[in-house]
Amino acid sequence: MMFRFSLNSLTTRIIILGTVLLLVGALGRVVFLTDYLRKDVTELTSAQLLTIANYVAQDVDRDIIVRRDFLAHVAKTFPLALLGKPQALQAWLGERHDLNPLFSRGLVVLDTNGVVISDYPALPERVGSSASDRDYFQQALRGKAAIGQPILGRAAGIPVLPMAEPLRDDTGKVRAVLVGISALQSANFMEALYSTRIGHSGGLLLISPRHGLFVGSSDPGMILAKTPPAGVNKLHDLTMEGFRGTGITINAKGIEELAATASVPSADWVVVARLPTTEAFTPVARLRQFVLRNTAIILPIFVIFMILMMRHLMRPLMDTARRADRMTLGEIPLESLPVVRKDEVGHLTAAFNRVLGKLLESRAELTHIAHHDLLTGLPNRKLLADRMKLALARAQRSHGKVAVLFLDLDGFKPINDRFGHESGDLALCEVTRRLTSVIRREDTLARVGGDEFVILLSDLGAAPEAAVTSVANKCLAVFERPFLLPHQSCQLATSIGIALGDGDSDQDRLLIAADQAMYRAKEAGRGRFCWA
Ligand SMILES: Nc1nc2c(ncn2[C@@H]2O[C@H](COP(=O)(O)OP(=O)(O)OP(=O)(O)O)[C@@H](O)[C@H]2O)c(=O)[nH]1
Repeated sequence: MMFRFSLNSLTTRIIILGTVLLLVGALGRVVFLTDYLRKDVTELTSAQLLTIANYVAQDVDRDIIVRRDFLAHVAKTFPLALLGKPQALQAWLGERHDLNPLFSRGLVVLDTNGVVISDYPALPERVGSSASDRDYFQQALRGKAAIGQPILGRAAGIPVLPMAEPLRDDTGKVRAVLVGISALQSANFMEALYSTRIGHSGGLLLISPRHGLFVGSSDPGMILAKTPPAGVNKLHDLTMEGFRGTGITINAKGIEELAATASVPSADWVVVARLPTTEAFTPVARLRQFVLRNTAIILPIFVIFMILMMRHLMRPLMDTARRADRMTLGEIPLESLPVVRKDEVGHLTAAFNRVLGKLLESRAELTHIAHHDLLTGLPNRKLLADRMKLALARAQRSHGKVAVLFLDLDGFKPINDRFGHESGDLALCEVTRRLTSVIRREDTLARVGGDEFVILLSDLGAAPEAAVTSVANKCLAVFERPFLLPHQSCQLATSIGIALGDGDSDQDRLLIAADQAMYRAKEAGRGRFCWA
């Protein structure tokens, strides 16, 4: 059975339905799985980013606190008497710095006008320069320790973080300001910020919301750059307003990213850990590709499998339909089909066989009705003609004889008239029973008219006249006994015309001859037989 594409075919429809279901299932899996995994990956990655942000924030905080405490300790032990002795002051600073070199760009002492009076290590043109405009100086002059705005250092031209501590006399008056300067990208400062990697395209940012600056970044080009203005990056805006946590946002470059923020309390800074979603959701994209690629591979295999399976399942059905077609065209006889399987097709075939059985029964019944007399059940004129044809053919082969006895009842009409039609019917049935008893099984008794019967005697051997005469006499004899009808009994007789023929005889002529002989018997006085 070849597969032909036709929308009217059950096979095609089932294959289309299966294919659509497979595609819908695959797309559903892609959509729901992607959504589900995106949420999962978002949660997991956000948690990881938050952990990294917290870790880096703590590292930065620790570095700031260590430097702040060191500066406070140095300030506490600062000998004010050295303020007028620059060289001795520089040596004193050098001892402290060498002992604990936390500030990579050194220690500096400013007078109350903000002018550098000593530094260690000594940098060209640092002594004598003024820092009076710097926020850390202003704040230290007011008596408070300060973490200044990260700036591009005047001396070396690199990004630095200045931290200041007021130097007071016994009365508490600020006499000078001690400043520690750290290069933002020095080896022992904020190491976690620069050594931590987040995927291939992610990174870390250290922001000073107060100054609107990037203090540190995995991308060195961003250090000391201004943070984006409000409205560009929603999560950044929230972070600047104090939000700490995780979120998904579009950054200033238009890239969607997952981000987590953590505070650096000592400096009032924020660490941001971020990862573009294209990288974070790589497993999701790969899974989606995997499902789609798999579907593309499975689909043709599925269609081929469905075609083969449907061919296998539908074969008995198609065979049944084909054989039924041939039966209706008359190419093969009407007969039961084999029930191959015990499935729906087998059920249908069995049902078809039952319908066919009924049809054959009805046909046999119709054939019987068409060839028999309804009242007596005897062969009618049509079946008699068939039997005569066969008998004559046989006679021709065997050079034998056939005889036709044409019987017409005598005095039948009065029975009808006197006792009614039903009694007449009963009499006809009784005549049939009695005539049947006098002929051989292979002979034929037919009813050819109201009260007319024909007996066909075939395969008559030697002396056929004697045999026929014997039968005719027996026929006359069966009428000698009265016919018992309901509440009545009556007498009947018959007149018989006999025609004898052989293989060359014409069957119609034989019948006519017998019929005419029967009339002669009637004319001769009834209740007798005459030869044609
Ligand atoms: N009850 C019954 N009567 C039938 C049937 N067929 C025909 N007849 C009747 O049979 C009768 C036949 O007519 P006739 O042959 O003239 O009757 P008959 O009295 O035998 O006359 P003869 O042959 O001259 O002796 C008619 O009255 C028909 O109505 C039948 O099936 N049943």
